[in-house]
Amino acid sequence: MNGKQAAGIQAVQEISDGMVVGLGTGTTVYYFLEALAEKVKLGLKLTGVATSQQTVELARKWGIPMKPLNSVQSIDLTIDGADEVSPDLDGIKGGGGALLYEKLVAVASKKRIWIVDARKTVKQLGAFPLPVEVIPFSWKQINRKLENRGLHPVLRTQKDGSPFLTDARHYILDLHLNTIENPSALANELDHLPGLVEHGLFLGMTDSVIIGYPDGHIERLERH
Ligand SMILES: O=C(CO)[C@H](O)[C@H](O)COP(=O)(O)O
Repeated sequence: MNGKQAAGIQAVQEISDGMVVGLGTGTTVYYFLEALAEKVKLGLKLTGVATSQQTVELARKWGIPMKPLNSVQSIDLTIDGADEVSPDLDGIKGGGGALLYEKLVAVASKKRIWIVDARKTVKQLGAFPLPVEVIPFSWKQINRKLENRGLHPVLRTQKDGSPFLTDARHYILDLHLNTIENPSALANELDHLPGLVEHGLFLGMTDSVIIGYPDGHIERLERH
């Protein structure tokens, strides 16, 4: 057992028959999907909405029924991971590159829960590089603007040095900030940069966080 596994397994308790469930992305969500698939085998009925191709493939392999976001009216509950979580339950997401679809699924969800291991909880956001998803056509222009703003962008690349491509075929610039003094001001600024499709600041976008510890126990934080 590790913290990610403890959180992932715990989150399955939240799923009941007939729900439309947003399925996040990443190594913590992997454990959630694995445990969810066991329940599906035992007869649990649900419709999953995946946030990435990686999750589509896992869900298919494990027999979790799925529909695309456009084929559901709304999502009852989304279970997703996070890269950093602050005490007021704001977060950075997108370490796995799925931030755009994760945000679209999050805003379509009536309830959202993040599952993280204890290392993801921080006093202040920003030590984890903040991903921003950009249009390849103008990525150098955007990169220059972000550099000029002192936001230290670095193009995310694959092992062979070519740019990492998101499921929507965009690039990612990771902003190396160390700390983010004012997350909502930064989010607002990034929201208004043409060609910057989405950023990994998820502010006020989860209702609860399940934190898993290496000894298998969990802690739960709620937005009040
Ligand atoms: O935002 C994400 C992917 O875009 C993930 O939720 C985040 O990176 C956490 O991943 P992991 O559970 O593997 O640590």
